[in-house]
Amino acid sequence: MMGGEAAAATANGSKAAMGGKIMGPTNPMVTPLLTDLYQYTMAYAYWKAGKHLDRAVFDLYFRKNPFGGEYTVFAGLEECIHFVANFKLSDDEISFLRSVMPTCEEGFFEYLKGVNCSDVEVYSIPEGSVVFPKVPLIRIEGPVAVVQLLETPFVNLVNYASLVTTNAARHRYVSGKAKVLLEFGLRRAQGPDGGISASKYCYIGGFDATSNVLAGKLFGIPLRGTHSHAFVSSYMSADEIPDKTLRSSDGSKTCDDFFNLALSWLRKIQSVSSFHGLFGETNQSELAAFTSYALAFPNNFLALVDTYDVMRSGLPNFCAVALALHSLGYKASGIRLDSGDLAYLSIEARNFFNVIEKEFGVAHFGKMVITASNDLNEETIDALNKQGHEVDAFGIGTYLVTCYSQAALGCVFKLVEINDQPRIKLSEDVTKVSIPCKKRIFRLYGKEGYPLVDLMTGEDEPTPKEGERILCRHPFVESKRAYVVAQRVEELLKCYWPGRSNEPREELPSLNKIRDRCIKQLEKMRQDHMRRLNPTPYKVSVSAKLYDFIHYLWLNEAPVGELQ
Ligand SMILES: Nc1ncnc2c1ncn2[C@@H]1O[C@H](COP(=O)(O)OP(=O)(O)OP(=O)(O)O)[C@@H](O)[C@H]1O
Ligand SMILES: O=P(O)(O)OC[C@H]1O[C@H](OP(=O)(O)OP(=O)(O)O)[C@H](O)[C@@H]1O
Ligand SMILES: O=C(O)c1cccnc1
Ligand SMILES: [Mg+2]
Repeated sequence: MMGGEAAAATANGSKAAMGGKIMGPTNPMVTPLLTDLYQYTMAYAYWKAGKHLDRAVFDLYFRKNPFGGEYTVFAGLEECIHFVANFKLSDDEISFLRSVMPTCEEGFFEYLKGVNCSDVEVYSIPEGSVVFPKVPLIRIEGPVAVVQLLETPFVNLVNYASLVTTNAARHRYVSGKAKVLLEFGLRRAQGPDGGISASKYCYIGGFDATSNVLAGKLFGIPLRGTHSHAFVSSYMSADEIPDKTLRSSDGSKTCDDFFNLALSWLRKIQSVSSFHGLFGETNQSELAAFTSYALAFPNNFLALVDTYDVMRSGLPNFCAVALALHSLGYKASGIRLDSGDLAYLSIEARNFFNVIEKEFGVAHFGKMVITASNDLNEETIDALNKQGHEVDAFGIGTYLVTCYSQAALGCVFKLVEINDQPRIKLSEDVTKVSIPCKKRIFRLYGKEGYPLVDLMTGEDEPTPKEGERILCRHPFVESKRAYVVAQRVEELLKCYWPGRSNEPREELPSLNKIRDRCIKQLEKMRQDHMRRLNPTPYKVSVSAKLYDFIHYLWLNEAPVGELQ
């Protein structure tokens, strides 16, 4: 489903980032028709009224952080820029539009033929940044008819991307820095695009690798995999292994029957006194499967140990094969647990490995990697942490990629200015009132280095200065305001698509740079904003001048009621 050009991208540097022609979006379905019909009917009505070239400014933002948290990670920008850079309707697409809009004049379709985004400006917060409600993530300026057509695809490209990146970041936060996080969600994702997007954005959010092979090819994300139940249960006996010979890792000797060697190690394990009563005879078909797999991957032996019984069969069988490998100079990698009490089983497995290390003098055997999977999510990982566990790596699928605990982020795209006239969208619900004007956004950092507040100002206001007392006001609640003395001021919106302006265009960073930004920014957040239970809201504010203007426009636009 992916474009050939996209296949050339790597996690370290996309073609676009290297300064060539900007490639198209990853998914070739992202075309000018991937929008809502009303964007085209609005475009027609603007055109009919001679208003289509009016210069409009729209903000893309969300209103509430997802997952009950107080932060969001912004993602999806690269795909938006790839879309804008290649926006052009084909003759075939125009014919289709003509067929679904039969009452529209031909002149409109002639106009559409010439439409591209050379006159559109896109300013954005860098992808991978930590962001907050109400703050424009992207500001798009251009001919109103064209920018309307961009609304739906932009919101589509940012919504899930930011949601799943945030979900991944939350899973990283609860797991801790030291754990390996593997994204296993492809089979459960919402279709192929959901799967590919999940792999890309979970990597940005701090996952280490994915099982999704196509994502590895498209984006250069590290690929990882373990071992399946089907492979284990497909074996009935060692007779199914045609060639049981294995050469030692240095090539100096050959073992003629590796299954027998594993069996002899199993006997030795059975005779370890501290294992007495723990297990008797293990499942021999499982031992056959492990042996067979070790013969295929002697340098990388990892086994799924829960097919029959972790403690009575999987673990001793794994250790028997691992010890046989070690006796031939190889080093086994570890196990995966996919059912049962993962805290208890991981601790028991670690004890088992430590006993083997001591009994047989095999260095580092106790450090065997324990991977856990099975419907994991933030809550289960938090529970495991509280109980204590010995898991080194988590494989997470369903809850991660489907964003099970919150289905959508709710990004919106609102008109804030047209022909230099600020516009506002009113609502009974104050959280839904839009913040008018073409704005600049600043992040103000305190003396401890943490971000304190995001400040929106009008475009023509002076840039807030470090060391100065800056009045920051809640956009809608009069009593909420504070003076902030910023140690550092960072302007957040940068020019990613300059249209006809002379502003230099920001380069699109590689996936690894986006990921680094995300990880570093999350590390720099104050911990009370990050905690899972009742986190402290981060302050989003407007300048005193913008506050006054919002409320002036609000009063101006809201009709005065009449009581009789
Ligand atoms: N120690 C633990 N504390 C809290 N939750 C756990 C713990 N160990 C496992 N879990 C979670 O409990 C759930 C167990 O699910 P379930 O009972 O369906 O699986 P199972 O019976 O262990 O395995 P399966 O049905 O796949 O054979 C999973 O979501 C898993 O992540
Ligand atoms: O549990 P998730 O977070 O979605 O992670 C991916 C799951 O996919 C695989 O098995 P699958 O679920 O297909 O079968 P199983 O549950 O019977 O093991 C794997 O064994 C994991 O359990
Ligand atoms: O490699 C694995 O163990 C894996 C990959 C995807 C889904 N479940 C497991
Ligand atoms: Mg499962």
